[in-house]
Amino acid sequence: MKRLNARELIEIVVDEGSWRSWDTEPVVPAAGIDEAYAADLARARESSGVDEAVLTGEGTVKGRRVAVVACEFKFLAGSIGVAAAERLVQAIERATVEGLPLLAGTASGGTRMQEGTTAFLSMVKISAAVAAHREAGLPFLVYLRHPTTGGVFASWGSQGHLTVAEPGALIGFLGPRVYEALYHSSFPENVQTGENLHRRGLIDAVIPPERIPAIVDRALNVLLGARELPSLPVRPDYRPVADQDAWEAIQRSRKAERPGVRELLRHAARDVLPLNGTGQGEKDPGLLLALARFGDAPCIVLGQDRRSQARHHPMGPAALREGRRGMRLASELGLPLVTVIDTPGAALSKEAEEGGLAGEIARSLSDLVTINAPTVSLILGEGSGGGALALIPADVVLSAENGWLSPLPPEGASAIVHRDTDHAPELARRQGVKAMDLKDAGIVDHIIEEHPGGEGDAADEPVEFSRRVGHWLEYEVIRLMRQPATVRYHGRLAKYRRLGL
Ligand SMILES: CC(C)(COP(=O)(O)OP(=O)(O)OC[C@H]1O[C@@H](n2cnc3c(N)ncnc32)[C@H](O)[C@@H]1OP(=O)(O)O)[C@@H](O)C(=O)NCCC(=O)NCCSC(=O)CC(=O)O
Repeated sequence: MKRLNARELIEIVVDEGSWRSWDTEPVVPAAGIDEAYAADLARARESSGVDEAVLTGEGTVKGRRVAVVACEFKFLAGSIGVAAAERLVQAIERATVEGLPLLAGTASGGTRMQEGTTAFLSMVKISAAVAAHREAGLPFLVYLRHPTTGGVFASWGSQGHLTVAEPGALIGFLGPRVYEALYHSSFPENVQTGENLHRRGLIDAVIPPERIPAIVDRALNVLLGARELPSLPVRPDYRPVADQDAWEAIQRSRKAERPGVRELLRHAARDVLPLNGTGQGEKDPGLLLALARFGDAPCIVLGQDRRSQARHHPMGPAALREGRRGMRLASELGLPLVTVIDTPGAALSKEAEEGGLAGEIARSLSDLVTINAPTVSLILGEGSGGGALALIPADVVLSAENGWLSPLPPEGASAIVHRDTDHAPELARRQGVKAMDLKDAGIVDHIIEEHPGGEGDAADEPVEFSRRVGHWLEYEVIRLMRQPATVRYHGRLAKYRRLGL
């Protein structure tokens, strides 16, 4: 496969004719440049056609201004010495000052060997500059290219809000050449690849360069969404729903054909961009983490995926760690967070216990209730146990008409009280689990009708129902975005402090 050099990559990513280089003459390291290194540099310039191992500048992607930093592998393997680091840091700092999202394309042998430890330590200032950029609420998107190794992978290559890799790219901490020389055997195959990192929940996707502009556009439509306040849409029609039997609602919520978070995104959202895993080596298909917009409302969606839980296994602690990745993203970028509750319960297993399920629920609760971002939670179907509770705390809680929330499945409650599961319907009625009871208790703010005017439920009108829910989400998210952050924050804490009193 032909690999693009840095300029070719930039040409593919930015709009035609929009590129403006920010590069100036490379600095000379204080330690100086000896003859041998000077000859290496001269050869590298000659063979690569560029003056250092990174190029920086700005352009537009689908009309939106962005800053770009990209490694040129042909220049001493894209290795980072003092001059390359200085160029990178200056570009990152300029992007921060100018409020530009930053795109990075890596391809590197890591620290420049000719410059040794000083070059090695320059990864610190690059990481610091990226951290400051993120702290300013600005997106940082990373494209890991072939090959990305060493200190580049271990600093700015791993600091993205969103990270994707080039197909077939070698991406690893220690380069295979070094491993072979040190350990006299070759590194196991198919480990240091973008595809494997994706399987392991370390990166979000593997995509070819041609798709980068579309992905960047979609990501930035959401990630920059909090910077412009959308106008408030018309409030959805609200018709009070009739009270109904709790056990009936539970049975309806369990119908196989009931729409879940995937249908909600398909029918009611745009710019949907799924993220993959925790970014730290775990993934759990029971939870879907995505960037999306409902109408004009940008948000991070954390949704319990009913079909994945049924097909694979119940949600474990990794799902909640993935959820907390979404929470961090929301609070860092000031983006609204929408959580979707639809779970028959979290995993009950050795692995879940040893993976810290209870602790993850606790951390999820405390992160969510104190998060500095507008939050809406939606009880879409089943809401069973701590796995459901972990995603509930929010400024506004919506429930589908047949949504419910209970400390554990009603069958479990029956087992505790009656030592059998036969009393589940009775327990469900007594425990106040159904939407109307949740509203009366102040846990739910609005109930969203299912199959208005008919006998059926959401399963009988998946598209219309999803759109109705999407309309409510858009309205509530934008309403919350328009409130001062302190009003939201204190209101949320006060609501839960008052509960039950
Ligand atoms: C990146 C690679 C997989 C690329 O392999 P390829 O076969 O495509 O290319 P190659 O090895 O021929 O490299 C191309 C040219 O770049 C040079 N080259 C490679 N890496 C370099 C580096 N870091 N500094 C200076 N020059 C470097 C090679 O000597 C070669 O020069 P010529 O053409 O003249 O022969 C391999 O080079 C590799 O394994 N490099 C080591 C990666 C690594 O472990 N880095 C850690 C560094 S320490 C670090 O970064 C700090 C940390 O780990 O935290």
